[in-house]
Formats: sequence, C-alpha cells, structure tokens
Amino acid sequence: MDAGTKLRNTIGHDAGPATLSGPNLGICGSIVTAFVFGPIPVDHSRIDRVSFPIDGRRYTVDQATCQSTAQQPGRFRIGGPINRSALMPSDPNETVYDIRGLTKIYPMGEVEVHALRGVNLRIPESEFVVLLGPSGSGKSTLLNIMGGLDVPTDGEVRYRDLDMTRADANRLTWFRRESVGFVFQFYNLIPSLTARENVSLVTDIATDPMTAEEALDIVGLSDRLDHFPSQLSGGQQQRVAIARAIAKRPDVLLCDEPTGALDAHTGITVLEAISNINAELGTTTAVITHNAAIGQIADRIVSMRDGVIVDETRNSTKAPVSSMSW
Ligand SMILES: Nc1ncnc2c1ncn2[C@@H]1O[C@H](COP(=O)(O)OP(=O)(O)OP(=O)(O)O)[C@@H](O)[C@H]1O
Repeated sequence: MDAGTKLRNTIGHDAGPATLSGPNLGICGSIVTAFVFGPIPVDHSRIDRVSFPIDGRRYTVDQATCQSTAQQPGRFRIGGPINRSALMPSDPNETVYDIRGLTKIYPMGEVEVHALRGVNLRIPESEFVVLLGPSGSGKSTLLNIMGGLDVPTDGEVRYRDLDMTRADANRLTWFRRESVGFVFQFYNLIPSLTARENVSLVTDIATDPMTAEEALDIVGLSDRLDHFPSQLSGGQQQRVAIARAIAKRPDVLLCDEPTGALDAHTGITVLEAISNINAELGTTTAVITHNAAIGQIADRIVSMRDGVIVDETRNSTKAPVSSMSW
C-alpha cells in the first residue's frame, strides 16, 4: 500500500472528513483492512461510503461493508477487514468542490473592493486545475475561500458534502486541519529546524499523518532530512513546504504561486513534486500561477479576470513536467 493511502467519508453534510490510519491498513490476499476515523460528536451512522486511493486509483466501499464501528476518546472509528471484491472504482466525476455564484467584497473604508463577482466552478475527484490570471483577478481570494481561510460575501461553496458557507467554526477548523494542504509562494519554514523537524510539526498534530521521512521521500528529499532551510536551495525549501502540506494526507492540495519565487529549473522540480502527488496519491490539486506554461501539465486551465472566470481549457492529455516549456 503506498504511503499516501487514505480513507475519508464522502457523505453526511456535517460529518468530518475522516482519514485512514496507516498502521491499521494492510492488504493480505483479497482482504483490505482499513479503519476510518472522524471527529465526535459527528454522527458516524450518517457516513455511508468511504473512498481512498490505492496505487493512484480511487476506490469506494459502502459502510455496510465495514464490519465494525467503535468510539474512541474524541473520535469514532469505522472499519475492519473489507473484501477486496467489495472495492468499487470511484466515480472520477465525483464532485470535490461545487462553487456557485461566489462573490467576495472587501469593504475598504468608503469603497468596496469586488474581488469575486459570481464565480461558478466545479472541481471533480483528483483533478489538477491551474488558476491563471493577471494580478488582482481574484485567484488568491478564490483559493483562500476554498481552503476555509476566508469567507464569501455571497454564493455557495460545497466541499464534498460540507456546505462551507453554513458550517460552524469547529467544522471548518476540522476541514482545514484534516482535508487541506496549503502551499504558498514563500515557504515559511522555521529556520532553526531541519527539514524533518519542519515536517514533523504537522505530523505531531495530525490525526493520521504519514511520517516526515515518507513525506520528504515523496518530494525527493530523502537525502536532505537533516538539512536546515539555509542549507537548502529555494526549490528544495519549497519541496519541504510541500512535504509539510501533504504529510497529513490531505484530500486537496491548494497551492498559491508555488513557483513564484523560483527560477525555471528549480520551479520544475517543485512542479514535478506537485504533479506526482496528484497522479500517485489522487490528491485533488489547484495551483495558482501567472505562468501560462504551467497549464500544460494540468487537466484544466481556468482563467480569471476582474473577479470572474473568463475561460476554461481542458487538456486532452497532460504534458509531463519534463517536456514543459517554461
Ligand atoms: N484582505 C483584503 N482586503 C481588501 N482587499 C483585498 C483583500 N484581499 C484581496 N483584496 C483585493 O481583492 C482583489 C483580488 O485580489 P487577489 O489577491 O484575490 O487577486 P490575485 O489574482 O490572487 O492577485 P495576485 O496574482 O497579484 O496575487 C484585489 O483587488 C485585491 O486588492
């Protein structure tokens, strides 16, 4: 089972996203042993399906297939041995984000800044979407709302079965903590901590993390575990930041100009890491950029201007990062 294996509930509008506990997962012949965790006081009986990737392919089982449920302090557990034949390939069209009529107005004294003016966007399972547009077009505002870092003025944002516009603060905190990995232009690593220690800050508090070593391996930094940020190149520091973002096994990865501070060569190593995570772990991924070339490696390019989506282009085939013209 690959390091990114995870489980999460896909139903129950106030149910917390639940992740698979790595050590409790194993495949033995035709049997998959898996446990799903979620926060109490969520009513876990309302969860009727769980889905997870195995070797880059996503599968779903219904809860009836799971053979045991148990309460643990602070969280519930559903799981048990699942016959492999009960695993159904997930519908690749399942909706991860459904955004409708999204507006965001920032009051600035006497004036109002209309950052988003009615954005409609649906992002399906495991899609890699690039958000492109000039400065001030609303890309970061949209990504911040998708990540639960900001709230809309109007409109609807649904993440799976979670209505983000109506969810209470606890539910949104859980969503941010368990379901979303953020990567920003500036790496925000702690200079006095090694790469491993920077990633461990997250693995120490997440419900079901991979190890810092596993996360750093995924971004190709197994040989830099004990390096401090000052001993790493910009691209390597950004990859540590990506490892930190994925160590909790997020369902979605939101990247705001992850290569904005990097030259072409180091930028490509960062894009390779992001692209691999999307392909191999099935993590739904949104990347903001000003660089139209990055659109070549995505499934879809969404172009924004003045707070609205002005164009959407689907790539029939994603270009490998190695063939990208920067
Ligand atoms: N917290 C805020 N308060 C007031 N105005 C804001 C705030 N955040 C963003 N804005 C304004 O909203 C508009 C959209 O900003 P946003 O950062 O989303 O654009 P962007 O496309 O990400 O730009 P860039 O590519 O330069 O990062 C801009 O006019 C910006 O000045």
